[in-house]
Amino acid sequence: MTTDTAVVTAQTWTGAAARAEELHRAYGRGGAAVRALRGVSVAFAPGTFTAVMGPSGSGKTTLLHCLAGMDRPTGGTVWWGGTEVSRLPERRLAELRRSRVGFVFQAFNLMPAMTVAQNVELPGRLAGERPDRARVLDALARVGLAGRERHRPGQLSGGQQQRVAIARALVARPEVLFADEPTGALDRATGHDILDLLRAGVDHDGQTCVMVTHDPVAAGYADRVLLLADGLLVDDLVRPTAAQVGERLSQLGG
Ligand SMILES: Nc1ncnc2c1ncn2[C@@H]1O[C@H](COP(=O)(O)OP(=O)(O)OP(=O)(O)O)[C@@H](O)[C@H]1O
Repeated sequence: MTTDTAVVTAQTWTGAAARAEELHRAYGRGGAAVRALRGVSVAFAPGTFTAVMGPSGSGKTTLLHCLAGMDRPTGGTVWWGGTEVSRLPERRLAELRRSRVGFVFQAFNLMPAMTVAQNVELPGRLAGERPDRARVLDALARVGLAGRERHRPGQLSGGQQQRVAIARALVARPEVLFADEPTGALDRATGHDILDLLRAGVDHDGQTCVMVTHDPVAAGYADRVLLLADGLLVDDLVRPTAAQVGERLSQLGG
């Protein structure tokens, strides 16, 4: 695990797993435009776990989507390692996205008619690849679901479904895993199991993880907490306590 504060918070470090420079995202045009991001610069060191917090509407999901190549910034740049991805043609971006980043959603987003293994294989299949069974089984074992590959999502608990979604996000061995409120649909204990799993990926496999959360306790699993307000990065805290995060959030009206 990275313990050097300067490395955890590096802003322009060229070795960053992902970074954004002067990111802007406006929805709509003219006077009615919503400026969701208003110039956010941030870098994520490899093998670190970052929580993104802030009041509702502060731009957290927009930042995550822009960083993960799921939304296009209207200004600024996004880098995955040494590759600038914000201006790539859609097809090339989709190819790179599949191999270099993983994404986990609050609502799991699994296909109910498919088995667990088919869900994990799906991104590869959509890209025209033959499924690598060994890799799929390895990804499921890593999330604690060995032996469940023939089950359907409806036969699993919420926590197990989120584990399938994490296996799907990790099967291509991406450099960065993005998670948007991954515990938001789970009870507290199950949520903590998922956070333990994300933390273990960072500590044991050197995974880089960036997670949006509203929960200061969940943010306590991260090495670093970014705070957004009104489309701007307003704080960058290294290993704050849940109480410090809660206090800062309430100052921001979150
Ligand atoms: N597709 C869109 N079209 C128009 N406005 C949008 C769109 N997506 C987001 N916004 C606006 O951009 C701003 C930031 O939204 P975003 O979802 O990033 O915030 P958030 O911090 O993730 O909020 P929450 O905590 O409520 O999920 C909000 O004002 C939102 O209404």
